[in-house]
Amino acid sequence: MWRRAASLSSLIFSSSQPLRDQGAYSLKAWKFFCADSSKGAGYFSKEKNLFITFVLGGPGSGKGTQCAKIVENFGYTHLSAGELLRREIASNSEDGAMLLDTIKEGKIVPSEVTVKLIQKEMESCGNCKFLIDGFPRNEENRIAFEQIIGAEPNNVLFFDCPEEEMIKRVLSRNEGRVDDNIDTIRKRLKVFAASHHPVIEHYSKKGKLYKIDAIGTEDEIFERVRPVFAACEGAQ
Ligand SMILES: Nc1ncnc2c1ncn2[C@@H]1O[C@H](COP(=O)(O)OP(=O)(O)O)[C@@H](O)[C@H]1O
Ligand SMILES: Nc1ccn([C@H]2C[C@H](O)[C@@H](COP(=O)(O)OP(=O)(O)O)O2)c(=O)n1
Ligand SMILES: [Mg+2]
Repeated sequence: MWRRAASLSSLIFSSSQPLRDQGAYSLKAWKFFCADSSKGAGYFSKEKNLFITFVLGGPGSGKGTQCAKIVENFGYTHLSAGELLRREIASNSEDGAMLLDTIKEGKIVPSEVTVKLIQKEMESCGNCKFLIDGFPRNEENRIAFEQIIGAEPNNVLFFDCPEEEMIKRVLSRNEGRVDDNIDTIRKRLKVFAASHHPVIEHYSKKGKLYKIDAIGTEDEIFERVRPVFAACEGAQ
């Protein structure tokens, strides 16, 4: 465990906190909770019962791609904030038109809407290990999560990718998304540049941030991600 922590130090942004403090306690509590299926509603608001990783990075930085690999290798439940919003739009909900307009304009949806969708998924999920992808995108998102869910992430991954590469990837994503066009991506990159630093800084100061170089093949990048999760498994 301690040897692993040392080898991970290069991934951590100005972190002085030992890896043990970044999740081992919560993971122990998670094992206890998962063995005790009699716990009632609202369990998710008790931070010690959850193991949460936020997955951050600009549009096209590879968050979704790497989350799929983490799920496959480490058994997490993947909650993509963008995907939950797209599902909400597709379900013809009351908020649908506002959400679609916000996403087309490359802006961030009001935090309460997004956090409520995440909350619903967390409440209905039997697993306690969550990857929350594309969230929090700004300080408002971060604070709303803490207030509504009553929990903080154990770890935060940040995929660091140059803008030109993000543009190239988004424009060749080919998933039929309304925001995968050059106008929207330029707006999204401006919003990203203006809003992600305080969030990253916040988690960096708490020693929870792992900055991952997002350039390389998908497999090469996963080899940079793997030690973060392998260390958590090792702590069990
Ligand atoms: N390392 C990589 N190199 C090249 N293309 C990639 C890489 N990782 C992901 N992609 C592709 O780039 C696009 C954006 O990836 P995605 O995982 O959807 O990013 P995000 O969720 O951060 O927007 C997808 O088409 C994906 O297949
Ligand atoms: N926390 C979030 C996450 C996504 N959204 C909205 C705005 C984003 O541009 C879209 C798409 O998000 P998504 O995470 O799927 O996008 P990328 O995978 O980064 O390309 O959803 C949001 O408003 N708030
Ligand atoms: Mg994505």
